[in-house]
Parts: sequence; structure tokens; C-alpha cells
Amino acid sequence: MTWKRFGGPRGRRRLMMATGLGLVGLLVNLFPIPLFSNIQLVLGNALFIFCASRLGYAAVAWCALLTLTGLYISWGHPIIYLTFGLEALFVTAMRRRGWYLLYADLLYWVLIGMPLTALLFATLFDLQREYIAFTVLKQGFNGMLYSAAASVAVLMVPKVWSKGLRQQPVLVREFRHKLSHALVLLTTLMLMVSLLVYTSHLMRAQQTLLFSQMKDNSAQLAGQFDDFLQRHMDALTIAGHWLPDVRVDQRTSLLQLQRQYPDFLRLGVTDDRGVILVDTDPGAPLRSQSAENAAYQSAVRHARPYQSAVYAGGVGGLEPVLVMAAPWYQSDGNLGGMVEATLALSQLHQFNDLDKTQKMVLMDQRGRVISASNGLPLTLLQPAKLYIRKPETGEHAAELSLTQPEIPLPEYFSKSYTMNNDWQLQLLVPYRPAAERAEQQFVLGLGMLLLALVLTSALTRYLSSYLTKPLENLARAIAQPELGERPLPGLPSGSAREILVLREELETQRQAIHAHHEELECKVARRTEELAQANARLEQLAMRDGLTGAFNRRYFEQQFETLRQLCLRAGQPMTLAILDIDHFKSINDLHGHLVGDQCLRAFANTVAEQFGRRNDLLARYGGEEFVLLLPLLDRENAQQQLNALRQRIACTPMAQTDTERALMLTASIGVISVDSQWSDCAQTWLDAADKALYRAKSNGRNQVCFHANLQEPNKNPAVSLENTATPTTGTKGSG
Ligand SMILES: Nc1nc2c(ncn2[C@@H]2O[C@H](COP(=O)(O)OP(=O)(O)OP(=O)(O)O)[C@@H](O)[C@H]2O)c(=O)[nH]1
Repeated sequence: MTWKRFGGPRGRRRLMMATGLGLVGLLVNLFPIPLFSNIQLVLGNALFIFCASRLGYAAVAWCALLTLTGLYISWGHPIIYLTFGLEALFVTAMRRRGWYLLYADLLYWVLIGMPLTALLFATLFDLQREYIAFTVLKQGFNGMLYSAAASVAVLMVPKVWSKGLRQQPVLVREFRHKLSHALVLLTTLMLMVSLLVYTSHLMRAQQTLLFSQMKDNSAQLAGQFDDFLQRHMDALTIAGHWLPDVRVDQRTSLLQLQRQYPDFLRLGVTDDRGVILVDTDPGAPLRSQSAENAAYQSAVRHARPYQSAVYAGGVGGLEPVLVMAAPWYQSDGNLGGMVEATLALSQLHQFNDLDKTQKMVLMDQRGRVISASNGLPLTLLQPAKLYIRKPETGEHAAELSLTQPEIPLPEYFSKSYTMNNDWQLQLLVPYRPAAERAEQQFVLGLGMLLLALVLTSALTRYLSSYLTKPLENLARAIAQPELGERPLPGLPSGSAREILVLREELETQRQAIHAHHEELECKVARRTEELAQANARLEQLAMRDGLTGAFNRRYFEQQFETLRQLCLRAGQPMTLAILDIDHFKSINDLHGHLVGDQCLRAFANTVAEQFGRRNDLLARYGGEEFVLLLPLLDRENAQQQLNALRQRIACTPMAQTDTERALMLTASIGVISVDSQWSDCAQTWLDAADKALYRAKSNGRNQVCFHANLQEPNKNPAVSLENTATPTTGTKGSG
């Protein structure tokens, strides 16, 4: 056990909490609530069950020890430490595994508590089997009641009370489990309380009825005994009056009287000094009541009837008898003496024998048994040992045992009655049948309780799924990725209003989110479009020449290697041409820069129209110079197409002068058209083409000049360029 856990301030607070709860439990258990039969409620145990919901083993064990000490004081059986102590630890362990207290306790009593209690009772006590079964059931019932009470306390007591003290995990459960537990708890408590109230009320009513019957019966029986004594005394009194007339044969008359009253064991007549004159049994003289007996003397003196105390007499001198006497008078009216009789009392119980359901004990003033029903373990004329468990109170009969003072179950309900002569009549009704009735009702009630629990559990399962299904559907619908597009699914028409409201609220929110989402998407699309356009514009700006729309020099340099690789892969030559407008300066000078710009644009368009293949690339190289990169174009085709271009330029009006004359111009073109492997350096190619251009200019302009058969450009390209240039002359355009 982890007593170390009690270390530190938190541990000390836990110890204080366990001690506080344990002491409350101890106090409550000192006064178990008596219900009926032998059933008592031990609500104090609820305290250690409550403790098990919050604290660990050590704290619960300590709380249980305190609580059970209260029970030990009131019950006196040390085995409670075992059965209930195990219960405390078992419930703590199960709570740790996430069980509800009520279910954990029920499981304990079914699996361990009831079998263990039955075993202990069978071994340690000499009890009837049915009584053991009933006691065991009673323990289980008790367990369920106080664990249900503890569970309610757990629900009711604010969590803040045990804040920081918790050793048990906080359990997050599904709604249906919570609902089911709450309903089972409620049902258990309601049914148990109803069962207890109903059964104890019924039992009390039965006991009240029984007690009132016993009261009547005891009074009636006592009356019969009084009658019995009175009748016999009357017989003697009457005999006292007629005895003088039959003086001749008084003995015969007395024998006749004895025949009429067989309980007179013997009869006799004394004189006024107590000397026996006549005796029905002269062989054994009538016990003298005279001389030393002051009461008898007084009775004689005053001519009053006399009744002795009970003493042993009769056959063998062992039966309880008494002597009664009445005065007799002589014919002159004077007191003659006393008519005496010995009266047998042991058969008085026969008055009660008609009622088989009850027994009786009649005791004299000194508590000695005078007469008792057959079968009772009592000895005549010995003081009766009556172990009365509860005194008679109010309308309840006392509980009485004749055999053992500490027997767990009383043997009889008893009602005592004091007769006129101070004899005690004890009326006894066997306890067992009444207890059996109570037990039957209790077991029946317990069975109904279990049935109700099973039904409640099954019903709440259905009910909770009926309540939670719409919530689960809603949660599932919300979790769907395409939530925004579709409306939330409708709920069954019988759904709770709160859930319907929740659904409506969620649907409104969904629509708002969806609208917002769509708006955002539109915005994003618009922004993306704008961004793409801006990017395209930027791209254009980055790679195009603003005036002519042709690619710029940087773009040309970027694309050069790509297009060269294209030619390499195709094993084709590549052509690079530099186009330079002839005498462009004079156009500027004569017509102004605007016209010059117009010419540049028109020139670029004309070139682009001529070389419109996908991979042809026209870039403005600077001023009025353009570069044409023509992949997959061999020299022959290049020559043909560039000449065609040159002619087309020459006959294409590029702009209008102030005088509305069409402005025509020519261009010189320097070309290099070789295997693409020739050089991987754009500048080398440009230089070679520039050389050719230079020659075109030098040769009179408006012509296409080629360089060819360039073998090792990197070594000395200029030399080979000079040697291999092939000019193609055209008509010189006007400037
Ligand atoms: N309008 C206009 N003129 C430009 C532009 N860029 C360069 N120029 C002009 O182009 C002219 C080029 O003149 P030059 O290099 O002497 O060449 P050219 O007059 O064409 O003579 P050749 O090339 O030898 O036939 C210069 O006068 C520049 O001012 C431009 O963007 N717009």
C-alpha cells in the first residue's frame, strides 16, 4: 500500500479527507437503521464508496477501516472488516478502470461479496441455510443501496471539493453511458427506497396486527386461568357450605367433588386450628397449611378463602401445585374450619392448545415455570430463562429466544401478561414464519428490482440512442469534407427541440461559412487572375522590347542554349542572323524619332511575319539592330528565306512621311548558319554574324552575307569568318 502518498501537503489533505469521511461513516454506522425482521441499513459504508471515487487505495482503505469500526461496534462481527474491506478495495480498483461505482459494487457483491459472506456464515455460525441465503441477499441489497447513495453524492458534490486531491482519473464518457447510468441510478434508488418503505410498512402492519392479536389472546388466556382458579375456589367455597349437612360421610362427598373437579389432586377438611379432620387420601396426609403459615392462619381467623404459593407436589412431588382453602361452617353457623384442596397446575397450557400457532409459558411471582406448552425447552418449577431481545414498545411485540442469548434470529414474538395474582403469562408466536414472509417479500422485491434494472438499462440504451442519434448524425455531417456544399441532413421529426434548434443554428452557420468561403474563392480567383496577368505583363516586360514587341537581348541570351540544344538533339544546323536597317540615322534625322520608332516597329513586324515558326526567335539587339535565331534551318534555306525577307523589307512601306509618302528602307543581314555543335557561346555566334553583317554593310548594304565552314570558332573565329564570308547582294533600299 502506498502510504508514501500521504507525504507532502497534498497527501496530508488526502489523509484529512479520508479521515473526515471515515469518521462520518463511523458515526453513521454506529446506528444502523433497523427496518424489519433482521434487516438493517448500513448507510455509513457509502462514505468509503464515495472515497473510492476520488482517492487511491491507501486513502480508501483508511476510510473503510474507520467506517467499518463503527459497524463492528454495532454488529460485533470482525468478519465485516474482511467482506466490506475487500469491497472498498475492489470498487477502488474498478473505478480506476473506468467503472461506475454502482456497477463496480454490484459486480463485487455478485462475484465476491455474496459467495464470501455465505462461506463465512456457513463456517463460522450455526445457521439455517435459508437464513444464510437471506442474509447474503440482504448484504448485496445493502451494498447496492449505499453504493447508489454514494453515486448520487458523487454527482451532487461539487468537483471543486476534491480539486487537487484526486488520485482517480477523470473519466470522459459517452452521453448514452451517462444517461444510462443516471437512469439506472435513479431507478435503483427509487425502487430500493420504495421496496424498503413498502416492505417495512407491510411488516410493521403485520406485526401490529400480530401484536394486537397476541394482546387479546394473552388477556383471554389469563382470564381463563383466573377463571380456572376462581372456579375451583368457588367449588371449595360452596363445599364449605354444604359440608355440615353431609358430616356423616364427608370423605365420600369430597371424593365426589374431586370427580367433578379432576384437577383437585386431593381434598380435606380441617378444624379451625388447622387439624385435619377428613382427607381423601389418608395414606399421605394433606400438607398442613396451618401453624407456621400466617396467611393461612389469617384466612382461618377471618373466615376468608386462601390460596398458597405454587410448590412442587402432585405425582412424585414434581408437579407444580398449590393449595387452596375456603371456610366451612357448622350447622349452627359457626366457623368449623377450612375445606382444603391441592390443585394441579401443570395442565393449564391445555387452555392454549387449541391455538396451534402460539405457545405459552405461565410463571409464578418468582418467575418459576408453572405450565408451558409442549416442546418448549423449559423445566417446571425452575426459573424460566427468557432472552428478550427487544422490549415491548408501542405496538410491537418483543423478540424472544429461549435457547441462546446471542442467537442472530429471535425464536418468538412474545407478549407478557401479568395476572391478578401476579403470575406472568408469556404468549409466544414463532418468529420464523413471520420472518419468512418478510424474506419472501424482500426477495421478491429484490428480484423485481433486478428485473427493473435490466429493463431500465436496456430501455435507456434505446432511449439514449434515440436522443443521441440525431446529434451523432449532425456531428458526422459536420465532419464531412464537403460540408459546405450540401445542407445538413434533416433530423427525424421526433427529435428534441434543443437538437432541432442546434441543427438550425449549425445550418445557418454552415450557409454563412459557405457563402463566405465562395466569396473568398472568388476573391482568390480574381486575385490569381490579376496576378497571372501582372506576371504575364512582367514577363513580357522582362523579355520583350517595349518599342517593337520583339524579344529583348536578355531573353535571346537565355533562349540561345535551349534552342541550340534543340538543334543538337535533332542533329540539325542552326542559323543566327543580325539584321541592321540601312542608314537609319538619316531617317531619324530627316523625319524625326517618332517616324524612326514607327519604322522600327514596322520592321520588327515584317521580320516576325516572315519568320513565324514556333522556335524562331526575333530579338532587338540594340538600336536598329535585330537578331534572328532560326533553329533547325540550314544554310541553303536560310539564304533563301533571308533573301526573301530582305526583299520583302525593301518593298514594304514602313511609315509615312510628313508629305504622306511611304517610307521605304532596306536592311543588311549578316548570317551564320552552321552545325549547332560549332559553339555553345552566344557571343561567338553573334560575333560571327556581326562580321558577316559588317561585310554586308561594306559591300553596299541591302544584302545577306554568310559565314560558313567554321571549324574551331573558339580558337580564332575571326580569321575563318573573314575567309569564308559569302555575300548575297540585293537592291539597295532608299533611306
Ligand atoms: N528613332 C529611333 N532611332 C534610333 C533608336 N535607336 C537608335 N536610333 C538611331 O539609329 C541611328 C543609327 O545610326 P548609325 O549607327 O550611324 O547607322 P546608320 O545610320 O543606319 O548607318 P549604317 O548602319 O551604316 O547604314 C542613330 O541615329 C540612332 O539615334 C530608336 O529607338 N529610335
